[in-house]
Amino acid sequence: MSNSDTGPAPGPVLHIQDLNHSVRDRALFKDLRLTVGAGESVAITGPSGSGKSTLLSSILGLIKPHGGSIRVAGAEVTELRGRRIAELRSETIGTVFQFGELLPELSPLDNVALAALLSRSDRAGGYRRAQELLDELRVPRAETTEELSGGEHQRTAVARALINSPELVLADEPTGSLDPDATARIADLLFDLPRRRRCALVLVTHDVEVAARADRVLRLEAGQLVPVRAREVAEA
Ligand SMILES: Nc1ncnc2c1ncn2[C@@H]1O[C@H](COP(=O)(O)OP(=O)(O)OP(=O)(O)O)[C@@H](O)[C@H]1O
Repeated sequence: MSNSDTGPAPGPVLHIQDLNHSVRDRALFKDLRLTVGAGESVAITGPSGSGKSTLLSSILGLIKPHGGSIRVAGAEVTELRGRRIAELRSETIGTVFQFGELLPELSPLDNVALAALLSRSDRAGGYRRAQELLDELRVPRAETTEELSGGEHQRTAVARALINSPELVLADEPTGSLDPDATARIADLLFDLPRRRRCALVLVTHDVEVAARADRVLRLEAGQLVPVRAREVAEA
């Protein structure tokens, strides 16, 4: 769990061991393993229905896998309950999904500041940091997020993911609803995060050009994460 008093926990940010999970008698994960360190990016590809989103949900503690261990910043996600898993999600993990999952009737500023306030930040400090992040990510001021372009919307989602300085950022098809220009800009932004903020990034995508920008590309097949070589990414 994030701990601003003592700094990040030693060891990998994400450490998954022997993960097993089945859906409707189909094994999605078979002794799956994954280790991601601070400052590292990993792209996960794989056929539709192979379990990529389920893997992210498991890391977030939204799904309880049938077996195995998932440690985020040293905390065993599979054993956390109630308030403790909510705290881990809000303080240690930032998420960016395909449609940003913002509250459409709120302004970009309110959307981002809300994530800080839910993590017990003081109101003035939360709003100040939210505006700084939105300025840094060049999101224009707006009454509601419905007024934003697709790219601006996703940059707001990235700002919201970053507001609590997470150690781990999970992105699920973050460019899936964007045109090629906006895709390239959001990919720039996301792959810059591990370098600039020393967080770990795990990004699920079908876009081979986006995936190829990660430090490592892994393909979820037959229940395990298999390394993909650079040439295979380009040819996929
Ligand atoms: N809540 C659920 N109840 C039952 N089955 C589910 C549930 N969520 C997902 N599944 C099934 O689990 C399998 C994996 O789904 P998941 O969404 O993780 O795949 P994915 O690799 O992310 O697919 P895509 O690339 O299409 O998004 C699918 O067969 C799906 O139908």
